[in-house]
Amino acid sequence: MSQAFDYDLVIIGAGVGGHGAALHAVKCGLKTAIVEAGDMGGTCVNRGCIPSKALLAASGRVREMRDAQHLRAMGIQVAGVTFERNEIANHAKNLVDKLQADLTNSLKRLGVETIRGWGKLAGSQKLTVATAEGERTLTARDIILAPGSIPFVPPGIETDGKTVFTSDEAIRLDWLPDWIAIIGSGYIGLEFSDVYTALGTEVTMIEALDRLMPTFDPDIAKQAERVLIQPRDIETRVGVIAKSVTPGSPVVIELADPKTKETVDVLEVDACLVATGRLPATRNLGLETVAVEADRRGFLPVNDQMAVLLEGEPVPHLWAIGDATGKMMLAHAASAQGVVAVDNICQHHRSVSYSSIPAAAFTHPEVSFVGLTEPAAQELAASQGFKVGTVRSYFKANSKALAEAESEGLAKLIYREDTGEVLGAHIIGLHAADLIQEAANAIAQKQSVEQLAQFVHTHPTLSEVLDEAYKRAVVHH
Ligand SMILES: Cc1cc2nc3c(=O)[nH]c(=O)nc-3n(C[C@H](O)[C@H](O)[C@H](O)COP(=O)(O)OP(=O)(O)OC[C@H]3O[C@@H](n4cnc5c(N)ncnc54)[C@H](O)[C@@H]3O)c2cc1C
Ligand SMILES: NC(=O)c1ccc[n+]([C@@H]2O[C@H](COP(=O)([O-])OP(=O)(O)OC[C@H]3O[C@@H](n4cnc5c(N)ncnc54)[C@H](O)[C@@H]3O)[C@@H](O)[C@H]2O)c1
Repeated sequence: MSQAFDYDLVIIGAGVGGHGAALHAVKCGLKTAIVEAGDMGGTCVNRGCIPSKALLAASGRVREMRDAQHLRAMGIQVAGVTFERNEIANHAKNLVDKLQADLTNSLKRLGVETIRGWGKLAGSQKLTVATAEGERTLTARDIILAPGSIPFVPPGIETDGKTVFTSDEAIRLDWLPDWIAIIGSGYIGLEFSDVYTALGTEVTMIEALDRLMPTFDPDIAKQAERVLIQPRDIETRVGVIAKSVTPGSPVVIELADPKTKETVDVLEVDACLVATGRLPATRNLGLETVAVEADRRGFLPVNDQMAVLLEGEPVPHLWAIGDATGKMMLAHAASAQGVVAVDNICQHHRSVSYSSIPAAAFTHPEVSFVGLTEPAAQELAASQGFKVGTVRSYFKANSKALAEAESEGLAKLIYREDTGEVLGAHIIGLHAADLIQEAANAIAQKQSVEQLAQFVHTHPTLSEVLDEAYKRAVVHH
């Protein structure tokens, strides 16, 4: 421990990113404190990953048990499936309480000091915390900023938290409207449309860009639309923006052309979920005391070692991780960044490699990917002078998926034709979120389709969908 500072490391923000960094800092022998103004565990534990997955798990069961045709195919009949909305909401809340307590205790057990209050930089290696007992000034050899993000509500949209709300409120499942408009077809829009339709709510999905799920690989987005949207009670409005949303009963939504801003339609619905992305929580962080400026959208500029940048150069002893860096707004990315920041603080020099960090939407069935989409791979290939290979394999040819009577879905593998190196993998189908890990590890280790095709996969398992894709790639290679 250094003598000149109160702490070796102070982390602002006890979300998944800050927590991951704190645990690693202890392993590294750093005297560490973490500063949190809101709920311990941040977005993921309290308003994000964890409660949304609990809602998806419960509502997914309802969907499955109400799917008479699917059950009949396996010789099962279930009559009169009912559910209690508030009990489903409680399942999510109880899980949040448990994980929040586990996270808080893990910090205590490891000797990380938790300081409750708003943290702000106060110059180099110095910060203040506005605690309930007054302002504290702390010095630290290194500081990690992990303030996370908050929902983005576009101008013209008014929220009241009851009829027009963001995921912060949707996660509580306070009520089930008959008809809800969901603005945005990204992760939150998709996952909540899965929850709502399973529980009997009609959905209108509004997407500003000219196709649904614009960040997914185009083939996967097409298949996702076929499986997750078309057969369900979901109407889609693509290529229009919600110009204004007025809360009330009904909620009034003015839809407009994104270019001309002219109104093209007016919807009257019972509720509206605004799922149009998230903004970095980087205001009032004291950045000016170290002359650092957030970018135009408020994200903290960082390099791959997670050092904060000032005019392109690392600011000594100042690091930033998680959603506030805008690299990949995912919980596991935030904690991976935290571990890399701490490693660099401890002189174990490392960088984050984003190309092997997977992502998933936990719909039924799930959608997952890692690495490049096909258009992005083609762009890279054109600039570097190699050819891109792609292959698909299908769940309907997989024995385990057939046994489960859930054989919709496909895996798409993208690789370099010259070296066989995997550049991207995209899966939609049963347990896609778990299946993607194998491809993520393959990308991290720069493995080729030839090497991967030699690994033996358990039979019969869903993992054979990727096995089949590797083997097809070798034939085509
Ligand atoms: C509905 C929803 C579902 C999601 N599902 C998934 C999922 O399934 N998988 C996944 O990987 N990701 C998911 N995410 C994204 C995930 O929640 C975030 O990527 C993750 O929480 C980012 O972690 P973080 O540590 O950067 O920030 P946060 O979790 O936002 O934590 C930041 C913390 O810092 C605190 N803070 C901010 N400023 C200060 C300050 N000045 N002083 C003191 N404290 C401060 C905040 O109160 C907050 O607690 C989901 C998000 C949402 C909204
Ligand atoms: N399973 C997961 O990992 C998971 C789940 C939920 C959230 N998250 C994270 O949370 C973040 C936020 O999720 P999100 O779904 O809000 O954002 P997103 O960026 O994934 O999707 C937002 C969508 O809204 C559209 N949009 C924006 N403004 C619009 C407007 N005015 N009218 C109509 N459409 C508009 C965008 O084109 C985009 O398709 C994501 O970046 C994601 O990383 C992850």
